[in-house]
Amino acid sequence: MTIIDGKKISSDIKHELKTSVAACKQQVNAVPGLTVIIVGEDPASQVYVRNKAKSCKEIGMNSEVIELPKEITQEQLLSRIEALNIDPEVHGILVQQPLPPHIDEYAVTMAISPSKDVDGFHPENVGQMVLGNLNKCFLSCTPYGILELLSRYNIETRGKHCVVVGRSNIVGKPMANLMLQKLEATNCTVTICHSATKNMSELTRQADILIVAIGRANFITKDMVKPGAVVIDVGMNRIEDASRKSGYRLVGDVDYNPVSENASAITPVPGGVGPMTIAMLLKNTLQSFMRANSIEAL
Ligand SMILES: Nc1nc(=O)c2c([nH]1)NC[C@@H]1CN(c3ccc(C(=O)N[C@@H](CCC(=O)O)C(=O)O)cc3)C=[N+]21
Repeated sequence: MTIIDGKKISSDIKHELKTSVAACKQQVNAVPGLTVIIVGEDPASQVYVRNKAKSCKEIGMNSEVIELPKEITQEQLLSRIEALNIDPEVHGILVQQPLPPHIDEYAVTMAISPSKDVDGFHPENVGQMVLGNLNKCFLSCTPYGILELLSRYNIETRGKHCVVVGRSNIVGKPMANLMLQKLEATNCTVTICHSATKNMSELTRQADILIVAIGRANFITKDMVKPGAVVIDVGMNRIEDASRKSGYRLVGDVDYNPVSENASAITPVPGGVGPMTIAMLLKNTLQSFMRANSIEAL
């Protein structure tokens, strides 16, 4: 059984990116810049945002965090985004979700220039991804990170049955779409399961590759997993744990210990998919910079 070490792979990718950023600097005397906007004071979001900024600095990219009060109007937020859209030093714009209820997430997604949408959430990027024009879009960071894990662990995917559990716009839908594309780490037969799926375990048990992103702690139990399956856990659930200083611990959507007895490979939480999301965000920001500066290759 292989434990898929997302932390290690993300660190490898960050080292590669650091070299690329230095090469960019040599060529055009500038470095990529990522701006993250966070609205309000959700402590979990603040942790992610700080991690993103720290990772940027590690690889020599510029990063700016804009903290806005939760009372900000949608109009004010959109005008901040418009200013970033035309700022030549900003190559990536990320507005941390979730947003307060009075702000329409769709309006915010639409406001970000597709050429700086390093989350890959804008319909132009989603559409190009669906069409398979992967050189014309930004891939959503979590699915992109999962492709990287499958590829760097040399996991055979061609012709395999991939079952995706979850249909969110940011993970389930793009993930399923990518897995059926004609790529090295994809080319699967794909099934998508969700809350209205009947007899879900009958379907998950057929999976050679099982990717789970539903946000329910320990939802996937051992009996739902075929012996030998590759299990990718996108879940990030905080559950109470009085023995921890923080009072909580992070668990995935997969009941890790029992399921790992069936799996041939599995991602842990933490240390699996999460760190890859950040690595691919940085990779997208570098990509944006290279397109803006007409750098073909490094
Ligand atoms: N516009 C937008 N884009 C996002 O990409 C986005 C977002 N909003 N809102 C929140 C989610 C969540 N997300 C994570 C990224 C990394 C870890 C990560 O690095 N996790 C570590 C552990 C972190 C911990 O210990 O809390 C791990 O799994 O090992 C987790 C979660 C990005 N998100």
